[in-house]
Amino acid sequence: MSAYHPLTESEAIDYARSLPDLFQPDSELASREIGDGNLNLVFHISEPSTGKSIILKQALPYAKVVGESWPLTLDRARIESEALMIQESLCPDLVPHVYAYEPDLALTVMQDLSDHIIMRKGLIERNKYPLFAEHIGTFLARTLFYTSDLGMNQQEKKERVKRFINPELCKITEDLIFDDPYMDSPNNNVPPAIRDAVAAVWQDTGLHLEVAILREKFLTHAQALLHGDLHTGSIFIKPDSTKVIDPEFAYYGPMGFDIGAVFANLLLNFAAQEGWGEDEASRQDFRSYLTGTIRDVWETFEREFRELWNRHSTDRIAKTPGYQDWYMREVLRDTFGFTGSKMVRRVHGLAQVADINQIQDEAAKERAQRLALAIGTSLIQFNRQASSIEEMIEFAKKAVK
Ligand SMILES: Nc1ncnc2c1ncn2[C@@H]1O[C@H](COP(=O)(O)OP(=O)(O)O)[C@@H](O)[C@H]1O
Ligand SMILES: CSC[C@H]1O[C@H](OP(=O)(O)O)[C@H](O)[C@@H]1O
Repeated sequence: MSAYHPLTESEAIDYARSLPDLFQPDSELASREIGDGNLNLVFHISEPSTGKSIILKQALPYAKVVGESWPLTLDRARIESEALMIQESLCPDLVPHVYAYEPDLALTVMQDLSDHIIMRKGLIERNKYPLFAEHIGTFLARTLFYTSDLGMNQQEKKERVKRFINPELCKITEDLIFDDPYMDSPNNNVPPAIRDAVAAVWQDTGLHLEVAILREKFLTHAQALLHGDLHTGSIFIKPDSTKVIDPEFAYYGPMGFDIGAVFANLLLNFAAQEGWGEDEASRQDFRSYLTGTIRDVWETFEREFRELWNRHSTDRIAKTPGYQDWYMREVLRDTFGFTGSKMVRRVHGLAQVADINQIQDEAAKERAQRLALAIGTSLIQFNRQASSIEEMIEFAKKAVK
């Protein structure tokens, strides 16, 4: 099966059979296409007689959410499989294992994580995950430190930057996060009930200045190898395990973009509580869990990143007193700005979030959308003044009052 074409469920079985050492020869295999994301096909292949299973993820030559009118490079499958392998080398328990990558079919063969749940769904069900903060804080500290100029040979890093030039996927982000939400673009899906608040975003030139500065960082600051799309739909979770999936947007960019993606999606769920709690006390309880998680993620990230720096950095000039504190403060500030940008795009941009959109009560949904927009825009406005993660939590709490 050499020439590229999108696989059918039965062709996915034929391909799985051709893989060495995974399934018994001639045993029965079952195949289901389970992709629910915006871009790719995902086949679940199982062998009922042994209980073994794998995932085949295949890139389509266009964006599935829009259709063939939006062509998209198949090279993103290479980016995704290489990023997963680098992440596994740095955080073995926190990503799925990649068994194989088939460039001709733009196909990645990986560990089946069906015993986990997509975190966005888990949060909508109002599950709490006490180990998540430690797991994702560690993932962020290790992947961002060891792929940056602080944690790897600076010449090898430049080679890495070359392999992860990801122009088409970055362009999606540049348009959908840093441009469309700030104008009346045909790509937006503006909820009619909040058109007044969205129009205010389109007219706010002070906000646009901050977005322009953040976009410039996204375009030019090749600080570390990012996951590039680290929302709660890209995280599989169960009480004792966290696995990050779907790094096809990986590229060298500013660290705060990945950290901000995690915080934005926790805060979108925070806003969505308007439509999910049975009463005010339970809403408040879940919101405290979410803001506590933001605090714990940042504290884990910062502590582990500083430890790695102190233990492993061989760079003389990076040891200059004051430099580490300056660096961490800049990462925090970027995190505020990117958290805000990633919230705003999910309220009235092309691709939105189930946390808010699945709210049945229209008045509650509108309150959630307005809240998300208010928190997101305040974080963008404030980003260059931020000095502590507590300020982010305060913005969220104040917006509810
Ligand atoms: N390793 C995996 N194990 C089990 N299910 C998976 C795995 N990877 C993806 N999936 C399923 O496929 C869906 C889409 O995968 P994702 O990588 O997010 O695709 P896309 O890039 O199209 O967004 C996930 O929400 C999940 O349900
Ligand atoms: C036209 S792509 C829109 C949106 O979808 C991606 O998410 P995912 O692959 O997880 O579904 C990414 O967030 C893009 O911005």
